[in-house]
Amino acid sequence: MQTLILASSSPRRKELLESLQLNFEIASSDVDESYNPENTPEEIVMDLAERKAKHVSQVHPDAFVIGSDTIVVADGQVLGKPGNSEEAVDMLKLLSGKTHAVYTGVSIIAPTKSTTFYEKTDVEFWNLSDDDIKSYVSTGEPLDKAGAYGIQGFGRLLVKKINGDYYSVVGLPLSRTIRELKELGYPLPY
Ligand SMILES: Cc1cn([C@H]2C[C@H](O)[C@@H](COP(=O)(O)OP(=O)(O)OP(=O)(O)O)O2)c(=O)[nH]c1=O
Repeated sequence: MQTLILASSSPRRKELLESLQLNFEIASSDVDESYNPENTPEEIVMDLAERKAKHVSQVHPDAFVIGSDTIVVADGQVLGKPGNSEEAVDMLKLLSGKTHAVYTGVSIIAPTKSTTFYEKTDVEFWNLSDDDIKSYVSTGEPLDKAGAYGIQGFGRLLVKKINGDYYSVVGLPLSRTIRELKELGYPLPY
């Protein structure tokens, strides 16, 4: 039996993988999430995803380990998780009425090989009034999410259009991840 480990403390990533009825374990990977600001968004998310997967793989070398990272890029600015409500308001003001890109990097380390890839999804927001932003931030939803919103929650009300993988915005591009797992030799029930 091959062990599958999700190297993440994100409840969303756990729920997404659970939706596929796979047996897996969770190992949180407390890695340094700083990055070189000169790197491209795809380099940033792939590098962080790899760091998270490697951290856990070192302790579990016989397992298949999945690490993932999500950032939002708007007007050339990289947005991670807001530190507080004020930062969340600023991020949402920046996203209002525009299209931004959500990048999710995924790294899968298998016992003898590994792969790293990213997905980019474009998300267009409605024009948001200050009141819209204030009431959304007061739900508390933005604080632990890149770009200060969750498309899977009340944040869906901010979204006018998306182009790309919805699940990648939530934190894990599911179908691509499963295809890559299969490619690496993980025994899937489907
Ligand atoms: C844009 C967006 C992000 N997010 C979340 C996904 C990620 O959990 C989070 C971005 O932070 P990450 O640093 O990618 O992940 P994390 O710190 O939550 O978990 P870990 O590093 O342990 O894997 O933002 C949503 O849940 N919905 C959204 O619509």
